[in-house]
Amino acid sequence: MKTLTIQPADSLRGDVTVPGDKSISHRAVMFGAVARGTTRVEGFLPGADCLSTISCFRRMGVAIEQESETVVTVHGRGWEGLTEPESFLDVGNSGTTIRLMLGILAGLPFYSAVIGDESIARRPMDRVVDPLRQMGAWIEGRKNGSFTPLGIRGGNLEGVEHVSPVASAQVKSCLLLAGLQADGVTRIREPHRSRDHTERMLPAFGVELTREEGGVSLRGGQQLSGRDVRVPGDISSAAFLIAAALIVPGSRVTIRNVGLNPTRTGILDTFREMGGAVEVEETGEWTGEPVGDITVTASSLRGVEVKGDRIPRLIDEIPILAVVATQADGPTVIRDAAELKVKETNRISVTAQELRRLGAVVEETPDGLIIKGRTPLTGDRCDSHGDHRIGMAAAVAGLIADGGVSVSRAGAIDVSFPGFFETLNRLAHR
Ligand SMILES: O=C(O)C1=C[C@@H](OP(=O)(O)O)[C@@H](O)[C@H](O)C1
Ligand SMILES: C=C(OP(=O)(O)O)C(=O)O
Repeated sequence: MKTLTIQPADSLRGDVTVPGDKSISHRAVMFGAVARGTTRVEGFLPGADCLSTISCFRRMGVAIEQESETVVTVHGRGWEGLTEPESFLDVGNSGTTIRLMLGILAGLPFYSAVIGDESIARRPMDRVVDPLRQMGAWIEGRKNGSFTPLGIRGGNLEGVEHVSPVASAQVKSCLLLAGLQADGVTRIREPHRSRDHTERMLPAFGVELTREEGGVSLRGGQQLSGRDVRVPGDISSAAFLIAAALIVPGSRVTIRNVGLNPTRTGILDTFREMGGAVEVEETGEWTGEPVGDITVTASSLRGVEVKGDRIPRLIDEIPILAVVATQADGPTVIRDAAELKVKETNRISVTAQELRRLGAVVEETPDGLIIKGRTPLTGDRCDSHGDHRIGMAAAVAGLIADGGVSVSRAGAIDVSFPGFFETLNRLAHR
């Protein structure tokens, strides 16, 4: 079990990049696997979650070469080229892998047994299992198929109209992937718009889809054609460095080539509303995704209320937002974020628990957090609970906590941001 210690910094200064976007890396490998022809992915995230995606598709007979850590070539075989895996498909810690992959498996005429780690075993799968069954897939599993381990046999799908009660890109993407293999039209509606990487990338692979008010639809029976994908830096990883630069006095940091998809930039809007000096320069578009450089200067901040359609636009950034909120004038209130309870951990209670160890005053509510502003943090031991984003949030708190913070189970950070500690320490002046 790895424990890493972060000592307070006088300032953060410099110019860095962050690893590739996790959502886009997963999709590039999966779409490449079911496409006809070759897909070369540049800027791939070599984090544990995306490596789980590669290993699952290799087990279904897809040849995937890793030229280097960040350059991956997928030799697609078309939908019909995937073969029955001889052993488990193990998704590790990755919710995106299991939910999107189930959408692919739902249309394929063979049996797969899908497992993951202890965290995955606690995360609800009925949100995809129920509509996939309605489309015609056979799925069984623990608690009537609501949790892993799951067994699935696909084939002969009918299109579906699905109104998702949660704004979830994993549900939407799963059903679009099943819908591509189904008879007729599949239509998905969601209460707020979730990240739209699937809607941007599928057309780049030759798929026709229609974006509609409140949702998206497509016709079944479409093939994908392989293509090259260039993956931007992950804004969810950049958020930890942006947060650190905002709260460590005297900091100025530039992060280059970060994905700026508007369904992901809620954290930038929120930091700006708090008074944060966050400048963005858009520099181009990579495979349909806007990309640019973000420059952050340490700022005096005020508390903010975050709710409604802002939540899906910063869902993975709420633990680090809570750390920043401890340094703002006035309270920060986060509502409508009950989804946080079913991430890698219950991020509402775990964020509150770990911040309280450092002296922060945090109240848990049924759908969010209330963080009392401007509280000096005192160093202590924190636990990632095996959740990458909790581990990184605790480490950033260490930059301003008297005596520093040691983070146990810090290995979890490799799920989305390999090299996180090295990057942070390169920026930190002490
Ligand atoms: O589709 C994706 O790549 C993701 C969607 C989000 O989950 P939900 O779809 O459960 O909201 C997000 O939290 C996750 O990190 C990645
Ligand atoms: C929730 C996350 O990922 P996933 O759902 O893919 O496990 C995350 O990266 O914060």
